[in-house]
Amino acid sequence: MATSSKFLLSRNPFLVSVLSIIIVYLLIKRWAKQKSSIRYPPGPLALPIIGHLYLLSSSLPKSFQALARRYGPLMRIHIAQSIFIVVSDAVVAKEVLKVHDAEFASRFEFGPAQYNIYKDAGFITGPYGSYWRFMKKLCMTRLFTGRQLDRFNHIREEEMVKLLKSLVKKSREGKWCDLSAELANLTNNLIFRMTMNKRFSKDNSEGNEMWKLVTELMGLAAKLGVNEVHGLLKKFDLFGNGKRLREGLERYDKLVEQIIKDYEENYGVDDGSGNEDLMDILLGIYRDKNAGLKITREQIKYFIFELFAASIDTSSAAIQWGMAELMNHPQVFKRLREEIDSVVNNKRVVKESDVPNLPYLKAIAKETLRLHSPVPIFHRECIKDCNINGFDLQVKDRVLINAYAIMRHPEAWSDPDTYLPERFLENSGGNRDQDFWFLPFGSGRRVCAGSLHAYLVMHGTIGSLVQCFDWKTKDGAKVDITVGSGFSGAMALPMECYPILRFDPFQE
Ligand code: HEM
Repeated sequence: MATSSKFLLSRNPFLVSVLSIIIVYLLIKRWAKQKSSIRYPPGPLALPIIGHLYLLSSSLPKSFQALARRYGPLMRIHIAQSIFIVVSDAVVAKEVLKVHDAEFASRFEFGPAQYNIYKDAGFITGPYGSYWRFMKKLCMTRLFTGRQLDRFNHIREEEMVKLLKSLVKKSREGKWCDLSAELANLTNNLIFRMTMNKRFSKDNSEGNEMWKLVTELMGLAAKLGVNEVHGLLKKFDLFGNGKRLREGLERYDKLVEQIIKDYEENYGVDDGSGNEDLMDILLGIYRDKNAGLKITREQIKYFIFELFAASIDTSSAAIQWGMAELMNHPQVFKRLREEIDSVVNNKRVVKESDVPNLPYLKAIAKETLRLHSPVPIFHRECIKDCNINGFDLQVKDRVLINAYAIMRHPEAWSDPDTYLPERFLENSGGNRDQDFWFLPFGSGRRVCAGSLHAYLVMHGTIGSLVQCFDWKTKDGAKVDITVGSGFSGAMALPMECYPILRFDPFQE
């Protein structure tokens, strides 16, 4: 029978064509039926080619917030050739980040993979999988635990002393400072020393070179990311940014390879510090034949790159925003200083161990992150079809969580755009860490691995800067709190101001 139908088909091209058409027709019908039964999240009318670009301003978090008021907490936005699903309230965020955490445990690749010499070695930017699971466990059980961060306490204290000494000097000379640059220098030194303390020199030349490279490469990647979003330009390296990105990564690779070689040559030599840094831990795993997973040299290098990218600008931006709001709200500044004075009484600089007794300082850190999260939007990828808030999300859907809109949502926050640290005090029902209305560090499996460190640095730095100095902007006006463009949560302009010495902790 099979032989006779084969014979029939091979002798009858007309029959073959008719059958093919019927099969294709049935397949299209089935696909169309499936498609029409999918319930997509709502969104505005998308124009050909540009999609919703005509509705977006230079600040994406703000534009999405405005659109969500019309289209709801789960909406579909077309930016040129790319489609994003945007989440804008805590109820939906909880569904994505908690109820369906496993389905959204991945991140979509955002930007120019074809120029990345470390392609497929990503952890923060990498997909959900065995490497990510291994590294996340390492972060949460060794690299950034409270115990490990305690071991780095002396680093934070030493770097704080350096910052304060430089500001005391400026103040005595009547000079202004670029506080943004001072803070970025602080957070860069901190992360460099946590990662590679053995390579730290007085001027941190390697750390500065690394940070400069990472900043330059992030900028290039962001520009290329825009091409990616526009889709049509993706294949062309019109302005040579792709080439520059690859060359920059190669320079970074050389630098970090030399550092790794030096670590390997000095393996087992006691440097007297008594403490392992993160590079020691990573190379220990690299050497360990029995480690749960074999990590590669490329993965270590890219992990350090990503760590610099994730931690330096975010932490410094958070402190900068905190200082800006304090300078613009003298009554909050005064209340914080009184709290600090009542605990340390100007006998010494405020320390991390004082923080449990400084609830207002903690509330200030949270309120700063609520209004000015350095990561106002974070992204995930759907890895399994699922239903969210009555709508269908499919594999490969790109999801953006608009933390900016969530943390300013009037349903959860009274007077949402006003800086009001009091709302986070315990007696105001202020502990909202388990609350999906407060998401500066994300939530779920991909939650930020460095939030503990970020809070330690925020508390220590803001506390000391308020205790030791009065602050005045260079032009005597209020601090300009305009936000950078695109996805950025950083301040658009550098903070140039005068530190006016009030308590000199170094005076004998
Ligand atoms: C104020 C400072 C910081 C803010 C606002 C911030 C915010 C975030 C956010 C929103 C995410 C994405 C979370 C999610 O998808 O649910 C993230 C991821 C991450 N952050 Fe931070 N971060 C900060 C500082 C740091 C620091 C200091 C470090 C390291 C020392 C760090 C390491 C990471 C890592 C490793 C991830 C990726 C986690 C993963 O994919 O599993 N962050 N951060």
